[in-house]
Amino acid sequence: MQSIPHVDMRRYHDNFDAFTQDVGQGYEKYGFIALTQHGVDTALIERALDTCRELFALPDEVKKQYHRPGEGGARGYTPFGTEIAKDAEHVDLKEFWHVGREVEGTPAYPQLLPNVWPAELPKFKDDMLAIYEALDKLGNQVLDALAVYLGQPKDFFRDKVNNGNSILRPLHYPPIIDEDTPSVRAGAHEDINVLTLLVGSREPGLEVLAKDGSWVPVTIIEGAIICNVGDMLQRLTNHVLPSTTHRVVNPPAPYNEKSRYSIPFFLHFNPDVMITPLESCITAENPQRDEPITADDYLMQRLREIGLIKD
Ligand SMILES: O=C(O)CCC(=O)C(=O)O
Ligand SMILES: [Fe+2]
Repeated sequence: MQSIPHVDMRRYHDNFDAFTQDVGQGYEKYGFIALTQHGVDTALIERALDTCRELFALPDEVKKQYHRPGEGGARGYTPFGTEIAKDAEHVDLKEFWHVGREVEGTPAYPQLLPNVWPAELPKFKDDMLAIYEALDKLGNQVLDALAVYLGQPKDFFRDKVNNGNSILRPLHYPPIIDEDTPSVRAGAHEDINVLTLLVGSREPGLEVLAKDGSWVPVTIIEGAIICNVGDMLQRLTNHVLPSTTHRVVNPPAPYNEKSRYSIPFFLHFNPDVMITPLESCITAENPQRDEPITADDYLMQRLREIGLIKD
């Protein structure tokens, strides 16, 4: 594995069948693809990244006012040193802000909590909601292709994610002050959700675990959006599509003195969707791996494991 396959998003419109194969085969092999020609405005992405720099540059006392510990980090700010990768010994070297689906009126599900916005940076709301919407739309198009690849109707996922508790997570990895730290920027983990779309980082560090056990740096052409399979899609497809382990390593000097910023979008199922392995993915060679579970129960179980919910 050299790096992850690139898929041209224009084929969604021009040659959907070919697009379906590109996406499905890329995921079956690697669990990760990079989307090019995706139609998400570069200026929008750049603006969002610049706004994130301004957000995380706010004083710690200001940011901490927006921390909601009782909500499992579901909305607002989560300070440096909170999240820990499943089964890891040391916390990650990152701080982040969670933006959820913006709902007018009564939400379809109680999990769709109101967003938390920083009064000190009014443009944050508009910039984050614009990128949230663009990535949600793009993710739905990738799911259209996956549905067909998996032998389902093209719109199979649409009504299963339309009110999902999908989360945009602007992330900041500060400069590494203690070079001997046992922590890494993001410890090896799999994403919990259905699909992750990742915009950003201008700085290196993201690596994926190849099937031969080696760590492969993710190198993509500029402007491409990384899109990977999460655990919920792995469960639904009876592990035919793998949720690939990845991490963000601490860079060597002098890059360790620089911050790193990225913005993943975690696309989720609606909370009451039952994640039952698809019949088309169960065979004699690949018998059913997991029991059915609702998206919300599964999420709660996993948030406990990564330290965002304490009980
Ligand atoms: O910052 C990155 O490039 C990846 C972040 C990530 O994997 C995550 O937050 O789940
Ligand atoms: Fe991740």
